[in-house]
Amino acid sequence: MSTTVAARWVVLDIEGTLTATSQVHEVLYDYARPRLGPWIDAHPDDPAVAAAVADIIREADLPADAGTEQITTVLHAWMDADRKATALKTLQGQIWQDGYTRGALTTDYFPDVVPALRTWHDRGLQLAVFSSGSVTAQRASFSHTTHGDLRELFDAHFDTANAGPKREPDSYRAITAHLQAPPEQIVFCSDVPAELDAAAATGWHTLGLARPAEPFADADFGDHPAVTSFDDVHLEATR
Ligand SMILES: CSCCC(=O)C(=O)COP(=O)(O)O
Ligand SMILES: [Mg+2]
Repeated sequence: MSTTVAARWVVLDIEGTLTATSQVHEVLYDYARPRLGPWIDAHPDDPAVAAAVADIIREADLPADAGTEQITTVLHAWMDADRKATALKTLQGQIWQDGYTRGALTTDYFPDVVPALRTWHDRGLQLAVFSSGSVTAQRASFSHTTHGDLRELFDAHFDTANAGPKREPDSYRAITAHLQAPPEQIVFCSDVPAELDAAAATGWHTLGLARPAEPFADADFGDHPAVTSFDDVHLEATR
C-alpha cells in the first residue's frame, strides 16, 4: 500500500524504522555490553554517570553501596530483556558516542531511508527523532553513517529523558509542545504499533513500518497506515 500525508514535522523512530533491529541489538548492544563496567569506573566524577548509577541502584533495588559488578549484572540483564531504561540509555549513549568518535561504529540504514529523508528535507518538511536511544546516542549515530554525517537533516531530538516513554501519550504531548505545531501537522513513523497508538491518541498522523524480516513485520497495525518501505510513502510539506 502507498500512503500520502501532508505535514510540517516528520518524527522518526530509529530501531526497526531507519535501521535494522540487528544494528541496535547486535552491533550497538554488543559494543556497549563489555564496556559498561569499565565506563562507570572510568567516569566517577561525571554527573550524568553518577545520576545513572543512582537510578539503577534505586530501580533495581540494589544496596546503596552496590559495586560496579552488581550494577553491571543488572545492566546486562536489562539489555538481554531490551529494557529501555533511561539510565541504561544514558550510559550506552556515552559509550556509543565514544565508539563513533573513535571510528569503531558506523550506522547503516535500510536502503530507502536516506533518499527519503533527503527528499522530505528538501521539500521543506522538518525532521525530528524520537527514540529510546538517548539524544547523545542519536546525534552520534547520525554523525557517522554509511552516507556520511546526516546531522544537518534533523531539527529536533527526543528521548525517554526529555519526552518520556514511547508508549505513553503524554510523551507525544510534550513533543507537540516543544515543536510548537498543531498535532495534525506531525506524522510519526515507527515499527511498533503501541508507539503509534500513543501518538495517534495525541492527534498525530501515524505511519507503521512493517519491514520484512523485522520483529514487527507481521504485526497488526490496526487503523495505522502501514508500509514496508519509505519508497511507498509520499510526504508533502504543509504551508
Ligand atoms: C542510535 S540510537 C540507539 C538506539 C537504541 O538504543 C534503542 O533502544 C532504539 O530504540 P527505538 O526507540 O529507536 O526503537
Ligand atoms: Mg522501533
